[in-house]
Amino acid sequence: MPIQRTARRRHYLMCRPSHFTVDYRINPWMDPAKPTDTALAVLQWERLYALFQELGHTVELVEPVPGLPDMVYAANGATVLNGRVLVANFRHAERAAEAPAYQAWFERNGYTEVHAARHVNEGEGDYLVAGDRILAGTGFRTHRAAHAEAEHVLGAPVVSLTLVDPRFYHLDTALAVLDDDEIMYFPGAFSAESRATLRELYPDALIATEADAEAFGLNAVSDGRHVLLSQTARDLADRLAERGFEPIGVDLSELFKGGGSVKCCTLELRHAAPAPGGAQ
Ligand SMILES: NC(=[NH2+])NCCC[C@H](N)C(=O)O
Repeated sequence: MPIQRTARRRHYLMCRPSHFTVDYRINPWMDPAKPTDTALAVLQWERLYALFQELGHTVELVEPVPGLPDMVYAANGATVLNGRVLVANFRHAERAAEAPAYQAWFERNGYTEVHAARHVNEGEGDYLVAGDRILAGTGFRTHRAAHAEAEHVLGAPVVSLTLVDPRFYHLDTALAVLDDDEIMYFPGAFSAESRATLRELYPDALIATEADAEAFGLNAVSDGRHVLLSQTARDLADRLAERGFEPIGVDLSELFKGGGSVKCCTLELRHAAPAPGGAQ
């Protein structure tokens, strides 16, 4: 009998892909010569947006900015833990203007601890909160030196992991947090040293196949019970079900053309614990 999983209500930030297209190439999945269909991207994204709400989660929206086609990948905008916000500082000039747009959203929405980052970091693309720790990627986007800044600003210990395969340029394309102490990942995306670290920290992790990793199955969002992931990652969905999770396949084929899927579109807002007796 698989374990009974319980979902925890989440609070997310998303950005409608109203201006989505692929007109530059900053990862191997992007091909500006290949046509994109913005209306279809919006339709597929709307389904994901509705799904989160059907599952009882709250989703906030940040206004998409014309000329920033990658802004739909909201996970990259910041990392939020205990109400503290570490804003992204993008590696590529094409995305640089997204950082102030995300920063402004947090400032307008009552976040009092909003930090502009000194070091290059791409938000939850490379920082995944797993229980009390932050798993932090480096190698392609987020600089190694940024990890200490994240630890300091967000107030949680960071475990640095090195990515080595350009197809998996952000940590969230190679690893997903399923629950506070449970993860799934594709070992081939990591350096030998980082593979050893992951084996030691998570001996029971779900190991994904290369095919499912390539289908962006690891770019998934879990609420502790439901796992939303690319519908083409079939084997991964079966393995999740065996472990008592409820996999929910999502079709984001248009956003795949920019090099992202479910997790890339979803930034988790982790609030500070409410004051005793205070309202949440
Ligand atoms: N969290 C993610 N992995 N986001 C995907 C970002 C995709 C975007 N085109 C980039 O290369 O920056």
